[in-house]
Amino acid sequence: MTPQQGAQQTLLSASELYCERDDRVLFEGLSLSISDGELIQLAGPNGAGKTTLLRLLAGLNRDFNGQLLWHNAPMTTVYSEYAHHRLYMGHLSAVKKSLTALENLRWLTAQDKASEEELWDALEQVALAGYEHTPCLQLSAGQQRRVALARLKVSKAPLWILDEPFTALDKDGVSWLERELQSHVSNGGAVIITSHHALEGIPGLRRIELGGVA
Ligand SMILES: Nc1ncnc2c1ncn2[C@@H]1O[C@H](COP(=O)(O)OP(=O)(O)OP(=O)(O)O)[C@@H](O)[C@H]1O
Repeated sequence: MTPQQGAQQTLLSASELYCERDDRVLFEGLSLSISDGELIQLAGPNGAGKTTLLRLLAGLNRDFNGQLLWHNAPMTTVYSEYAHHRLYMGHLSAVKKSLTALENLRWLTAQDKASEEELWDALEQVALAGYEHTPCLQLSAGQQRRVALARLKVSKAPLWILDEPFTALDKDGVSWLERELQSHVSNGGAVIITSHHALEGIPGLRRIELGGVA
């Protein structure tokens, strides 16, 4: 994954999205596109529809109207390819508490076919060296978040779709994740993120505000 010299390439585009839940319109006429080297931050109050939109963009929820294209092809026709090229992390850490940190990371990155060395290295980079064989139920909330975030060091997906990834992280964890986001877009990746955290200073950052209660 190297940045294109000159022209950017549109990875994902959405046009005229309409979505309602419980008879309430969350968004309508919503269009956006993201290219390599860009980071989109979805903002808005609680209940505005940020998680809902992320799940639509990740192809995990088809209960909407509008069009999603991955590399200019309808997402439904290229979904299996898309699923290998986007990394989705929900707002819960999604680690299995009975499994160790290493087992969780192995499971979360199964499609990346990472070596054991890469997995150990990723855990070290999120400051979990020495916790590889610790069951996640014995880790703090922030450490469990770090296990989930270690995926970012292993994945080769160009598009990251991240729902509140800063949750439970301490100051060092926040700085680490900011650097990872910056590094990913600088290396030609793209990120769509929901976060109440300020993300100033990342090149290619755009903010999209969702409306809130109608
Ligand atoms: N599965 C569902 N069934 C019915 N309504 C839902 C469902 N999921 C979400 N909603 C409704 O959709 C609205 C948007 O929820 P969503 O989680 O997308 O908001 P959000 O902007 O991510 O909020 P927050 O900042 O609190 O995480 C909420 O009002 C919620 O009640």
